[in-house]
Amino acid sequence: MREEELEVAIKVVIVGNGAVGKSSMIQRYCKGTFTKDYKKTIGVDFLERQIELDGEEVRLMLWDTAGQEEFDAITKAYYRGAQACVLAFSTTDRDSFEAAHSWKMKVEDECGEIPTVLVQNKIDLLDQSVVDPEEADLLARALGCRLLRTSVKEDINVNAVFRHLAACCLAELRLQEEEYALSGASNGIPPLTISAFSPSMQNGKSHHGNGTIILRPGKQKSHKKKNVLRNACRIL
Ligand SMILES: Nc1nc2c(ncn2[C@@H]2O[C@H](COP(=O)(O)OP(=O)(O)OP(=O)(O)O)[C@@H](O)[C@H]2O)c(=O)[nH]1
Repeated sequence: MREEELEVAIKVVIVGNGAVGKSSMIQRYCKGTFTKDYKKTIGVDFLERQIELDGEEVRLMLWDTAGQEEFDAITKAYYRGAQACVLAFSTTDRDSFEAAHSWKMKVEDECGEIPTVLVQNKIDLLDQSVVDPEEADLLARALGCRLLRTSVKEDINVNAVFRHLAACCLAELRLQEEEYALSGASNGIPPLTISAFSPSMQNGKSHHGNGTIILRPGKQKSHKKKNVLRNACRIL
């Protein structure tokens, strides 16, 4: 397989309290649609979108997790292998803002520190806001991540959220590639990587599937790029 045929795939988890707009955000980003109906997510859901960034094809695999606590045990298992995170709260829901820190901890427990963006959604409802702008800025600083204010309804800043995360992951990947190159690519034996792959990838083909995580060994491709993959963006 040639280098130009390789693709960077990034697993992104979207977390935050119920009804902050996580499913809506993924639907908006992947399908360009918005509905004002609320249907709580049961467990997890999955959508994906391919984008081009810095001349690189990037596939974003977006895992929408339920915000309701009753699903905690299920959703945590799906955090594993995530390389980036959207931490969402709602402009009109104080509890969701106060819960952001604990959501970050839950993700960190499973994934370690990964590129994360704090998202204040529903800014079309600023007149009903229960969070001061300065408080949100402070929280972002305390959590060490960028704050983006979005309205999924009005399609404001949604693209920016995912482009920012993809850019962070690509930068990390390039750094690893450089380190790998500098290390002299020592023994020539690729490490075996066990990866949480997209549920839509089965038998090497893309299926829009049933939400099952497929665990399988990293592919043994005859290209050195595969060796840089650990807990960073994967090249499939
Ligand atoms: N006004 C406004 N409403 C929004 C926005 N984004 C989402 N909503 C509404 O908020 C409600 C909840 O949205 P969901 O996307 O289902 O929320 P969720 O975070 O996925 O909820 P769970 O599945 O329970 O975790 C729905 O009625 C959406 O239409 C927004 O930017 N502005």
